[in-house]
Amino acid sequence: MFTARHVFGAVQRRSFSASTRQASKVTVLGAAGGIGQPLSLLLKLNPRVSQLALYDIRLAPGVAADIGHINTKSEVRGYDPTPSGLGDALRGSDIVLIPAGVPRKPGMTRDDLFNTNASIVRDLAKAAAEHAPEANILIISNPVNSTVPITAEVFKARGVYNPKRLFGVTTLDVVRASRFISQLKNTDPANENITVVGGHSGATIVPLLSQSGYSLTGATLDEYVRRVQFGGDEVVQAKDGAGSATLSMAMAGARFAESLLKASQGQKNVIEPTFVDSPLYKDQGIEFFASNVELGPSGVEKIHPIGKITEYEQKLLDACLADLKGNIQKGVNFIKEKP
Ligand SMILES: NC(=O)c1ccc[n+]([C@@H]2O[C@H](COP(=O)([O-])OP(=O)(O)OC[C@H]3O[C@@H](n4cnc5c(N)ncnc54)[C@H](O)[C@@H]3O)[C@@H](O)[C@H]2O)c1
Ligand SMILES: O=C(O)C[C@H](O)C(=O)O
Repeated sequence: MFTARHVFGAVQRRSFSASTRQASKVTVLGAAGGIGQPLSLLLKLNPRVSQLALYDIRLAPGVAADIGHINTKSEVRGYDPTPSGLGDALRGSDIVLIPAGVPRKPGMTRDDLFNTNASIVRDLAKAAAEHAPEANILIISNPVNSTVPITAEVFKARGVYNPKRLFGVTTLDVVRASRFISQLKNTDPANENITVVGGHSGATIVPLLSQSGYSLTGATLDEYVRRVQFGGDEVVQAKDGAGSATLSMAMAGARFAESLLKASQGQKNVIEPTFVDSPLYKDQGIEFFASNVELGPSGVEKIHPIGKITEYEQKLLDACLADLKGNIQKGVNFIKEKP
């Protein structure tokens, strides 16, 4: 049987048994999509969630009716695709997850989604800035390297930007990096936690294997890094035109939301990799960067530095920074041109 126990693993299993929980409203924008539906399902299984608000331009009330029959305590509500429906879905929310937008088809890069998804994320960010300015905003819609800066600019324009509460969800890169190393080394992937930094597309995804004590070399290392950087393409090709990763992404998004809830409910040492407003490369004009981040009741508690890396990893990082700068600027320019 599929239960919260299977989804969240041993650590969370212990914390789930506590009898009291703070009320937490979680909103999913894009809840009827390939990611939105399984993500909403996993959130319904999470006892830390007390209210689940589902919004989409189609089918959200239907998904909510279905998920709402699951015998866990949280209240689930689906909202109509109207401005007031969106406002009601957002009002009072602690966490807003945004997987709204189109996915890739074979042959496309994530940046090819920019023209469609930039305006979808901009408009949802406007609504979030108005109705849930203090919520944690978790951006899943691609290209994450640009949609996160877009969201920041929207919040800044309305005077409600809090850099500690905006997150690009890069958890799937770490999930993949951990799974792929376990396949090479025949270890338990649940015990692997490979550091991945940078951004969320191709060369901007930088796994730092050396920090987990691994020293792959030659073609094995090249192939491993390539698989982590292009894991998304593996799924896009296998789905053959029907979309990109949805189920693994739902798991990764639910994991990140769970970590934020644990941290906001007082648990210490909750660390997740995420793409945030970061001081690490600001001197090079790079405002956002993914690295391990300690989460707390106010969102970002502490951004961990990169630490010691190998010469090989430094080269990957240099390539990442060059791409990332352009991706971020593209998002900022979009809001300047189409506020
Ligand atoms: N960050 C990551 O690691 C990661 C991983 C996988 C996918 N993604 C991205 O997530 C996005 C969604 O992927 P998917 O497979 O779920 O796509 P999908 O097409 O299956 O679902 C997207 C949903 O968004 C809804 N939507 C569109 N415009 C909307 C709006 N204005 N307001 C509310 N809802 C709206 C659609 O109706 C649809 O239900 C894509 O951009 C994809 O590239 C990111
Ligand atoms: O690859 C994609 O387009 C979706 C997502 O970003 C992923 O990493 O799976």
